[in-house]
Amino acid sequence: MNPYGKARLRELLPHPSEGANKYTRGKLVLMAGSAAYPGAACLSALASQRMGAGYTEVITDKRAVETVRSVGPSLVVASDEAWFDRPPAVATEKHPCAVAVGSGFDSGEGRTARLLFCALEDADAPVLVDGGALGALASDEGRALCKRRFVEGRPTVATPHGGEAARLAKPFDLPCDDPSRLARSLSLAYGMVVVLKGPDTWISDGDDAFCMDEGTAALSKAGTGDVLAGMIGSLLAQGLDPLDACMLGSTLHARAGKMAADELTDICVSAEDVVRFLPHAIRSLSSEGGR
Ligand SMILES: NC(=O)C1=CN([C@@H]2O[C@H](COP(=O)(O)OP(=O)(O)OC[C@H]3O[C@@H](n4cnc5c(N)ncnc54)[C@H](O)[C@@H]3O)[C@@H](O)[C@H]2O)[C@@H](O)CC1
Ligand SMILES: Nc1ncnc2c1ncn2[C@@H]1O[C@H](COP(=O)(O)OP(=O)(O)O)[C@@H](O)[C@H]1O
Repeated sequence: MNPYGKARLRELLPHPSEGANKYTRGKLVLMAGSAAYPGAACLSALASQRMGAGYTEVITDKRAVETVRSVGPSLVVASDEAWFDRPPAVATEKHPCAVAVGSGFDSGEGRTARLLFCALEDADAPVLVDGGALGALASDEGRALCKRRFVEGRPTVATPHGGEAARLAKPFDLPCDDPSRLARSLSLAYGMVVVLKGPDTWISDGDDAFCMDEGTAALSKAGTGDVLAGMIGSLLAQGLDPLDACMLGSTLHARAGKMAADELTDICVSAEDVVRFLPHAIRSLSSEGGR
C-alpha cells in the first residue's frame, strides 16, 4: 500500500515558518553544468528556487559561470575551481542543506568524477547524484564511497533515466527488464534511494518501491530531468527525508508537466515550462481535498 496519498504529500509541502530566514529554509549546493551543457545547471537552479530552497549556490565550470548567472540574479554562482578549497557542506537542524551533483556534467571530462567523489566523501548532508555524474558513481571508487555514506548514515539519492540505470546496474549484473525490481535492487546494491525515471517513475529505498504514474509524455523533452533533480535537491536541502523528497518532488514535477500541457498542448511543453507551472502544481496540491 502506497502511503503517499494526497493528504501525506500535502503535509510534506515545505511552507516557510513565520520566523524563517534564507538559511533556515535550506541551502542547496548545486554542482551542475559544463561547457557543453550550461543549460542543465540553469534549469536545475531555477527549479530548486521555485521548490522553496532559501539559498541556491551553483558551482559550475568556469566557462558556464556567466550563462548561469544571467538566468537568475538571485543565484549565487561560483566556478568549480574553488570547490576543492571550500569547507564541506554540513547539514544541521537549524541550517539544513544538501548537495546535488551531476546535472549537465559531461561524462567525458575528468572533473566529473573528481567533483562527484569530493561531494560523496566530504558532504555531511544528503547528496543527490544525477545526469553525467551517474557513470562515475558506477565506478569502483563511486560505489565504495556510496556504500561508506550508507554505513555512516549519510543519505544518497540517485535519479537515473533508463540508460543511466543500465550503467549503474552493470557492475552488479542486475537485470534491467522490470523497472520496479531494478529500482529496488539498485537501491540495495548502492545503499541509496533511487528515482528510476520513465513514463512511470519508480522510487525505492530498498524496502519498498513506489510507482509515481502521474506524468505525461509531454515531459519527454531535453532538460525535464534536470528540473526534477533541482526540485528533489531543493526538498532535501529543506530537510525532508530522502524518500519523502523523492515522492513529493516527482509528483509535483509530473503535475506541473500535466498542467503545462493542458495550457500549452502536449507538443509545446518545454523544461522551462515545467518550472513555470510548478507554482500551479503546488497550489493545486495545497487546495485539493481528499486523501
Ligand atoms: N539543456 C541542457 O544543458 C541539457 C543537458 N543535459 C545533460 O546532458 C548530459 C547527458 O545526458 P543524456 O541523457 O543526454 O546522455 P546519456 O548519454 O547519459 O544517455 C543517453 C543515452 O542513454 C540511452 N537511453 C536509454 N534509456 C533512456 C531513457 N529512458 N532516457 C534517455 N536516454 C536513454 C539513449 O538511447 C542514449 O544512448 C547530462 O549531464 C544531462 O544532465 C540533458 O539533460 C539535456 C538538456
Ligand atoms: N513518456 C513519458 N511519460 C511521462 N514522463 C516522462 C516520459 N518521458 C520522460 N518523462 C519524464 O521526463 C523526465 C526526463 O528526464 P531525463 O531523461 O533525465 O531528461 P534530461 O536528461 O533531458 O533532463 C523524467 O522525469 C521522466 O520521468
